[in-house]
Amino acid sequence: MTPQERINELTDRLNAYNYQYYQKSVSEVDDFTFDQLLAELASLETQHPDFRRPDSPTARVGGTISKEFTTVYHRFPMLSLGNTYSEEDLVEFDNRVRKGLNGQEYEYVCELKFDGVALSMTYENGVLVQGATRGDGVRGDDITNNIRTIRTVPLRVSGDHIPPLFEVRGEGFLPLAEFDRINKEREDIGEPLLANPRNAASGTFKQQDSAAVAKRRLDCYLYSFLSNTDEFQTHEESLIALTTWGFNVSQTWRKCVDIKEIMLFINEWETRRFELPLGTDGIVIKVNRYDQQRELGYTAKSPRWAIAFKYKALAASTVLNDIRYQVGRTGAVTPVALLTPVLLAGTVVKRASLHNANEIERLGVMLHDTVFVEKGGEIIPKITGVDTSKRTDQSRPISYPTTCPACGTSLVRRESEANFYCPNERGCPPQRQARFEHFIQRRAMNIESLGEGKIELLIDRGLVQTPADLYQLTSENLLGIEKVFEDEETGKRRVVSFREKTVENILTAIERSKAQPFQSVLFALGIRYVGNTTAEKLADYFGSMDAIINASQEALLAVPDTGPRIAESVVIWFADPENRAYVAQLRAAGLQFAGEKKVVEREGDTLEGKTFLYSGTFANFSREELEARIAANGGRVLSGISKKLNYLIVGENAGPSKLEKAKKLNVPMITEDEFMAMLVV
Ligand SMILES: NC(=O)c1ccc[n+]([C@@H]2O[C@H](COP(=O)([O-])OP(=O)(O)OC[C@H]3O[C@@H](n4cnc5c(N)ncnc54)[C@H](O)[C@@H]3O)[C@@H](O)[C@H]2O)c1
Ligand SMILES: [Zn+2]
Repeated sequence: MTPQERINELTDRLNAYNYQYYQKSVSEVDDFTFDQLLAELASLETQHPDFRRPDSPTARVGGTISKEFTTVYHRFPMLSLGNTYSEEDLVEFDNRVRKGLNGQEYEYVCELKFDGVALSMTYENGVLVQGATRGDGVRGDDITNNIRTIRTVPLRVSGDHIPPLFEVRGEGFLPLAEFDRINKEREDIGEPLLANPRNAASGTFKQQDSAAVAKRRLDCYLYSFLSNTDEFQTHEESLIALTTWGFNVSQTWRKCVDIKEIMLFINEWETRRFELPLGTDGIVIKVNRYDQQRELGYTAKSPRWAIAFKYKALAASTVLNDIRYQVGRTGAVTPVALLTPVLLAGTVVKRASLHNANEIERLGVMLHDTVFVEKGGEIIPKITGVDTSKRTDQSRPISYPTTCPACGTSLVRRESEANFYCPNERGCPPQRQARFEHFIQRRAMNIESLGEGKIELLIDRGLVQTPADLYQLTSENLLGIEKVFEDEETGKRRVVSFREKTVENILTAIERSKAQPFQSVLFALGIRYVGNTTAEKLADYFGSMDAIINASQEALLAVPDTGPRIAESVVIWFADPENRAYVAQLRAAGLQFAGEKKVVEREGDTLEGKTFLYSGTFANFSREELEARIAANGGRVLSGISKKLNYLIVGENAGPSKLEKAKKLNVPMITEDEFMAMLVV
């Protein structure tokens, strides 16, 4: 391949990776590989500047804007950071800084490099007025509503010396615990799992529905302050001020005077970073004084006064002794590698994830092989490769089981899924156990006092077959039963026993669960793809279990956000006679099978495309009724007066300021009677 061909190939490939990464929130290669390819391209371009393409990723910020959001221009460009993986490069960076500053004294601030999505927030008179993505560095997407869902981003700040207009920047991220919670929930209802916290955060910020965004508890650490006035002399001062103004600044930063101190910081955080609540992939080193930052300036892509030192994913090598196959709630069988214990990032690793059969094949791994284990942003380490040079005649091929390790049923592979499943949903012990755990969780029937081995014990004693049997339990059944559990790994014993107080608590919780709202009951059934949100939407739309049982696939498709996959799953579930019997048993137990129907039936379309706002009180409607009638006839209620508003409905005692504003903007004002006349065709 000629250098020109290689330049072309790398340019195309890296642009394609960037597109996947920034637009689709998918990593097609790991970051280290990406960075190596980019460095290769940069060096080829230096040797052969004539072949450098105008769309080269070496000179541009990787992202772009998307059509779904309003485009906003950044007051100050939002750039990338140069990066390095070695101490030598850092020394070189420091030399460049020293030269650039012509013998002035200087110092650095080191921060963790948070692995999420760059965000920019603009405040006017202390109020958050705009939140945007980095986009291509010059323009980004206006995602203000999504950013407003982050609880730690203040909507308003007050305090001394807050400039009237300023911008803060930070990294929006999904905390690891939240990432785990979401994936548990997705596993619970049979949704594919999110790949990693950074891509999950990026995908979440791009959603259109900010209510859905709010359900994922995103967070944001701030790391920079920008304004046109000289508020601060140094980056350090601004970090301190941001903290006192109530912004969320990670207190992990440190001032360092030279490379030696920087290296201490880097080495300290190489393992400590795993104690943090989010994924990090390195350290950012910034020149502290703003005047010196200005003096050093920028390249087209990044500041010359800062650099990112990236950690190579921490790896260790150890022996794969055995594989245990775990059966999850949905019956998915996942292989877990049992390893000779090895120290990695400060913790002893004994197990690693192997994902599925494809992964085992891809790695070509055999039993008793020496393997590489890595810890990335995720909590469970994974096997990333095999050291074939250490392969001995002890190595044995891995034969993936064809029957369920828990119940012996033949495994099946569903179309387009990488996992094998045990289809014995009701009889397979872990699946049955998981079905109970799903049923008792807080957002379902909320009988969490049954956790920690108690269900196992009830199943073990034959007291319950399905969760519906819980409603038949009496204190006579329960009092005095006990079981000793032994932890396979530690050998520790734990006794679960039903004493008087425990029994009383459990029975009260079971009784109380009968008052759980209909949507929780629907969620508790554990229908594939019917998570909490879907259950709520179905409950609101249909209002009762019977309406859902009798709903056709087409009827289900009319529910907001319900696609064919969910509709089909619901129909199949309710068609099953055993499920019907189960539902009947729950009905007999007295659970809530109906709720308030919150979706108005369409009355007509005379208000189609028109927007309304109202003020005051009305003779014929309550506020709720008025809003319902507007929606039922195709209109929309806006939250405030603007030029976009079509009508202001004026009632008794309407607010004078609203009337005045409507007058100023020439918004037509109508009476209650005029509104009612509009409803008649
Ligand atoms: N795997 C893939 O397919 C793929 C594709 C594209 C990019 N990438 C990765 O993304 C990198 C390029 O992304 P980039 O341009 O955003 O550069 P970057 O992520 O290396 O560095 C810039 C970003 O760091 C973030 N950051 C985190 N903590 C910070 C702090 N304390 N101070 C300042 N900034 C901080 C900011 O969001 C900033 O925009 C690549 O080097 C690669 O590792 C991977
Ligand atoms: Zn099974």
